[in-house]
Amino acid sequence: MPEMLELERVVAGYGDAIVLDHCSLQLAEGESLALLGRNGVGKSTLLATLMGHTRVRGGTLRWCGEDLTRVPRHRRAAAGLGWVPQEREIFASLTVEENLTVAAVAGKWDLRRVYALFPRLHERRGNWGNELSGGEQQMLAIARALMLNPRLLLLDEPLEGLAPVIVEELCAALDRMVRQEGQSLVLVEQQVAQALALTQRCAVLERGRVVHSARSQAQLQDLAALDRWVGVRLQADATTGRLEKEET
Ligand SMILES: Nc1ncnc2c1ncn2[C@@H]1O[C@H](COP(=O)(O)OP(=O)(O)OP(=O)(O)O)[C@@H](O)[C@H]1O
Repeated sequence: MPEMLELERVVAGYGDAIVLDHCSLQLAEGESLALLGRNGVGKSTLLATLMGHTRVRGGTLRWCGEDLTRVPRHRRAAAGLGWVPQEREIFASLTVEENLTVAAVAGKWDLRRVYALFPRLHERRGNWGNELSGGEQQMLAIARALMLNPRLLLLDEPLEGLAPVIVEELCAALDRMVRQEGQSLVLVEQQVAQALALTQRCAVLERGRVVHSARSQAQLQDLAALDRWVGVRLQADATTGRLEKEET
């Protein structure tokens, strides 16, 4: 069976600037992958490349065995790629429910299922988009992407700027989405402990290419290597045992 997603020595960037530099990566259906790395190494650019928003100059991108570069940008969502960029971009003048249904595609993910995943959105279903908190907007952006029934969901820093209690709620939903519902996922996230806890595998990007990959659980056991690869020091909280960023 071919991999669902396969990048082979992909070179891509913006105009003349090269950001992804011989980047190789594979993902099978049902897998979840955390894409880690320091600032500016090309994580968001990799997602943007999958959605056709960069200039691909070399290498091969295959999606379900087909050459992805031949799929026009406007057809990538229909081809099964769902993208939640950092900006979220929900419709402020539509209600939560209208946001969810305006472009929905029939499939496993429907209103009932996304409301079960995000009960808070069900409570707020009659509110306008611009009446939501940052965390609720992020939940809505993810739920709306799910309503397009993507085979693969691409999330770009979904936890950024959210209060710890909301991060916890969102992570619980993402965990259910991945483990119970089997949603395939690529997660770009600076909150490394959460990203590893949510995924099966991780890949570290450095200067536009994958330089390390591992099982996420195994990576969580090797915090020294994690610090070397992504420059994040984690330590277990004395009371809860939970991994937190070490303050320096
Ligand atoms: N739309 C764009 N046009 C031109 N250059 C861009 C664009 N987006 C990103 N870049 C450049 O590409 C490089 C990689 O950026 P990218 O956002 O992919 O990194 P990242 O690993 O996601 O970093 P961060 O964690 O800081 O978001 C950076 O040098 C950035 O300035």
